[in-house]
Amino acid sequence: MSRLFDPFPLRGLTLRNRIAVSPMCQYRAVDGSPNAWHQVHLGSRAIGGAGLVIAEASAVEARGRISPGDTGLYRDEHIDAWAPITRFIRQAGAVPGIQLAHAGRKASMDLPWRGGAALAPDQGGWSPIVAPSAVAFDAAYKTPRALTASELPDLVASFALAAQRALAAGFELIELHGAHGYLLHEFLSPLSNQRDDDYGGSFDNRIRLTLDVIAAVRAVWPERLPLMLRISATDWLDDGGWDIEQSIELARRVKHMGVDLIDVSSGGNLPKVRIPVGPGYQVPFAARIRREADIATGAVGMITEPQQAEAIVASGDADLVLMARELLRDPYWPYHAAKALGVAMPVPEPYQRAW
Ligand SMILES: NC(=O)C1=CN(Cc2ccccc2)CCC1
Repeated sequence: MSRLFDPFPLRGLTLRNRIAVSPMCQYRAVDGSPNAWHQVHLGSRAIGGAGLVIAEASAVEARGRISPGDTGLYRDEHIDAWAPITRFIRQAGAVPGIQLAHAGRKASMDLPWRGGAALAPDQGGWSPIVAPSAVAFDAAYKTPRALTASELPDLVASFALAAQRALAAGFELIELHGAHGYLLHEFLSPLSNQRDDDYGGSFDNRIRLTLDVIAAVRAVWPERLPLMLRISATDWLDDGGWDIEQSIELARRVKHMGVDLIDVSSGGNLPKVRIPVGPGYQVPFAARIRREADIATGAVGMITEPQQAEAIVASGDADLVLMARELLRDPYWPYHAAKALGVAMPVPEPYQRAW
């Protein structure tokens, strides 16, 4: 028997297996609208057998994009652009999800293959770049403007409005982006959050914005649809940064607020920290959160082999495995994994002759 190919009940949905396409920025959007690239990129991975296909980090406001190529749900016209994509994913048997994001102090950057440098407004970028505090990510990034407490309700409302657009676009799962050094993570971590108001200092104050966003999104997101939260479990700093203990406590808090699964990544908030990257290097964090906060978790990070993915789920380290680059290399990885694990997995009729 394979645990990786067990169905996964999540609120009113059932994922056909434990394999998820991790949100991966494509930098191919124009003014936030997805296009044929996203249709084929995401559609082919739905055909490829993943149970959940999560569309890339999509900005809840224009200035919250990482780059000019980011998708968004900050305008109503984005709804019609996403609709054929979610329909196709669902018709292919996968659940269509989307990651709602705000890049915070990492916004307004050039495309990675164009160097990824900070973009000035006259180079296609924008300003202001906003963050919890006026602290740049590093010397190559612009110094952001600290958001005032009075601006935060509108920011929280932008997440809720984007969630309503996501529903209208046909998405059935939302993941909130609280990782990788973007806005919510910037509020969580004392390295980037140096505020002295109710949103900075203590743990309770630093998680406040994330909890506000969760409450606002859950209030508009249907009861029967799942809500996930991606976090960076640690800033990888021995002391002083965000760490796994705080992540476990955050997971305990959000479990009672209608978050169904914690998607456990790491890093992104410190430019030069050494991260022990390797196969499944973040799985131990997902395992600790799953056991100590008693909430479903997703494991992500250098998961490439069928037996590796199977062991993560079978051992109870995580409920879901999210794959990124391996699924860029091979959209049909789930079929190969099913064969390797001796599982009979249905293949779309037009493709059956090949398998
Ligand atoms: N939208 C994202 O979350 C992105 C994550 N990246 C990898 C990454 C992993 C871990 C920490 C930082 C960046 C690349 C850029 C886009």
